[in-house]
Amino acid sequence: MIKYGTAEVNELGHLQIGGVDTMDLVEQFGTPLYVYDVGLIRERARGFKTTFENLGVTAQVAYASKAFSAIGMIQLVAQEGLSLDVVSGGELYTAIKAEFPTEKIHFHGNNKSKEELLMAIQYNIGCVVVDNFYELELLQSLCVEMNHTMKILLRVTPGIEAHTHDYILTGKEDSKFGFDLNNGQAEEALTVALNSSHLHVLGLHCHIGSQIFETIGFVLAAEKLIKKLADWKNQFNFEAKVLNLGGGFGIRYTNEDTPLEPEEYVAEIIQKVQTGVEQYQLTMPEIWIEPGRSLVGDAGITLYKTGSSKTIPEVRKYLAIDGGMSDNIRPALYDAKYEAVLANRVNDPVEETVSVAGKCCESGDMLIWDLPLPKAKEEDILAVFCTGAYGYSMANNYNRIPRPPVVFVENGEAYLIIKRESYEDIVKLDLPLSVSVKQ
Ligand SMILES: Cc1ncc(COP(=O)(O)O)c(C=O)c1O
Ligand SMILES: N[C@@H](CCCC[NH3+])C(=O)O
Repeated sequence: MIKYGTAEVNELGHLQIGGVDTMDLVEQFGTPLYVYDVGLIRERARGFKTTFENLGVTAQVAYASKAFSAIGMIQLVAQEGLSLDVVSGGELYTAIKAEFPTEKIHFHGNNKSKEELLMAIQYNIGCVVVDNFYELELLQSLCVEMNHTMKILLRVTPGIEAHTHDYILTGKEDSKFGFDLNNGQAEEALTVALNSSHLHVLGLHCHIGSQIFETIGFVLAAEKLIKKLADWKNQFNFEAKVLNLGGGFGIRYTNEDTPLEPEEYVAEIIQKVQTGVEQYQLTMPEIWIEPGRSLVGDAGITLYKTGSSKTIPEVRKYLAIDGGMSDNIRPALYDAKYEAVLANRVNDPVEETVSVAGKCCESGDMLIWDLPLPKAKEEDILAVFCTGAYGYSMANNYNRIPRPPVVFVENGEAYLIIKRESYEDIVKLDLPLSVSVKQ
């Protein structure tokens, strides 16, 4: 079994996380169950922060809460002294409920509504990452109305294609996000922003994609942005205080993935920025980054109970679990790959290859194809690794399946941070038919 954080096999042959036997978790909280290794999240957060500190660079490490947002999670982020990236009114509301320091919140999104921008103003958040001309005008007029000055970053698309799944490319030119860095749009946006009475431009933002394993994309992006800042110093006498290079640092889901340590990405980015700053004689900006997946991804494990199976001779054996695309849509959406073990008998020898099927009424609801496992019986516990990012946050109620709870484990203790949804929760927004149809 691959070693993630505090995950280990105990003397009973059970998977244990944060010093807690997963069989005890199953008994106490049921399945499916999302489990987070809090120690590993802390380690990752500190890794990013200390890299900046050790290199003497002023920085903000903002957790991209789209990866997993919940009040308990945001409170953990606050404990670790990170900033926070939110991308909707709902994520902002969660942060407010968690009493997260609002001056450390950055608000993203390519179509923020008037209500969302008003919320940002009302809570006096640290910065809005402006994505387009519509938002630039809307935010300026709302700030005038509310007599508020908002700090902003301009999100630009530097035209870089990161090597990752096509659906999660965001930094390339043909993207719905941001101002184009190469065709004059970014200059136009800067001009509008600099002439706005109630917007204060801190600098530039870009995000080149997600689940990236190489530093080259980040380095190229940093190079392009610094060059642009050098041009803007001459052209507009504008000096950026902040350079935000987004998130996207890759993690290991399977053997096919070869990520660097988070610190390595950061060190290379900083080096590139420092070189550019010296070359163009700029003031060193603060460096902001927005890791999501790399902070929580491998800290999450999902526990499922095995149920029915179907063998098609000479073809394959399907083994069904009590969850699926409703709690992890990534295999169906991105063809994402995962590894898994039987958590109740990790050391048992591998006896067969099974394909793990979800329980949704959808042939594409397959969690893992061709997984080597001991012969699974009914009610074995399957632990799927690395489900901490974009698992719960993309969970849904397809087939009206309630969303599983989330438990945090640390130092031998386990506690719920999100309760299991009930059938009552599922119908709570439904209203009865009020008009009788005459036949
Ligand atoms: C603007 C922005 N910042 C940060 C992130 C976080 O990315 P990741 O979870 O890959 O670190 C994303 C998602 O890709 C994003 O769109
Ligand atoms: N949700 C995606 C990543 C999208 C990142 C958001 N910009 C995933 O599961 O990998």
